[in-house]
Amino acid sequence: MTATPPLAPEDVRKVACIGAGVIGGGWVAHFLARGYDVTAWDPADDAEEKLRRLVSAAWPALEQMGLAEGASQDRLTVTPTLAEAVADADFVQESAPEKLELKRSLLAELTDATRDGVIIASSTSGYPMSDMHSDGADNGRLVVGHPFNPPYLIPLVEVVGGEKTDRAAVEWASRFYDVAGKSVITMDRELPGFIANRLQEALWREALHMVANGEASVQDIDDSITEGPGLRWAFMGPLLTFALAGGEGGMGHMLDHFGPSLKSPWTRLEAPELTRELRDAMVEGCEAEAGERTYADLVAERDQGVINVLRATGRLGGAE
Ligand SMILES: NC(=O)C1=CN([C@@H]2O[C@H](COP(=O)(O)OP(=O)(O)OC[C@H]3O[C@@H](n4cnc5c(N)ncnc54)[C@H](O)[C@@H]3O)[C@@H](O)[C@H]2O)C=CC1
Ligand SMILES: C[N+](C)(C)CC(=O)CC(=O)[O-]
Repeated sequence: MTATPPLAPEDVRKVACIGAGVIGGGWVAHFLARGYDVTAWDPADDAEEKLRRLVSAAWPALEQMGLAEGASQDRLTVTPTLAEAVADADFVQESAPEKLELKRSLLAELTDATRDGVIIASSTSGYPMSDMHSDGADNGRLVVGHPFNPPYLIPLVEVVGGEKTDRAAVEWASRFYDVAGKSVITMDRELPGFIANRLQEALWREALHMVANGEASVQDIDDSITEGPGLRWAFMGPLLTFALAGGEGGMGHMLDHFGPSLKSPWTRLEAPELTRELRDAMVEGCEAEAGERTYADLVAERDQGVINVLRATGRLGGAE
């Protein structure tokens, strides 16, 4: 079926968030801060309490970023059923657990429970949309809208459709996210992991190999990024920064000079076995790195760090 959303992206007022954990809750905070009415549904017994706690912890950061006119935490309604959450929604963001079968049946249920044409986006971290389509669902209006944690601060969202998604639905979703204050990359084809997670996964695999082999500690690996390339990546991507590594000769000289080293055995991109030992080493390393800081302390530290970077790089007003 052709997706014909009832409203233009600019006219959306009501957003429904299905699944209200780390990411669903982050989306709720983002949409509230942008002045939308938000309904949320999550089957967990303590979901509402956790969600309201997440939103109120995020609010100081959102106030610093600048709230939209009329934005208020009071515009959040947590409903007892999925059907009530989405009945009047102009847009739906699904953020349920990363389990393929669950996503497939939930997305199909959402196409039944929403008004005709309403666009439904999945926050999936890596499933191609085509794998989440199902027989009998109104697949034309299902898209991936992959956010980054926390969605209320990190601007990027990757948008891509599947084989049965209407191109118009992808375009509508991209425009909607843009209006809602996100920075959008619209992909014209499916790629497992999309763009950013494909890159992050390469880094992640190498880090796991180094921890598994006792070659570097969790702390050293994190410092190697925050004290090194991470400082550049906040404002200039890894490719352009590497072009500068070629001096005035740019990427051409960089490739002629360092290209052959790509064949050297620096990487072991095959994923390591996630053994209990490796799991424990990662957990212990992160706990040691966190020290006395609680989860809430780390969230506040991260949020302030992102705001500082956005401000320092002129993306929040104020700094050049
Ligand atoms: N955690 C992260 O850094 C990121 C996660 N994502 C994606 O966001 C989605 C959600 O992940 P998280 O928020 O991290 O997980 P989470 O575990 O924090 O939250 C999942 C929530 O879904 C709820 N839930 C369980 N069954 C459900 C159902 N049938 N329908 C609706 N909700 C249900 C749970 O009660 C829980 O509150 C996943 O698809 C994940 O890949 C995307 C970007 C980043
Ligand atoms: C860990 N993760 C793969 C779920 C992360 C993401 O999908 C994006 C992010 O926030 O880095």
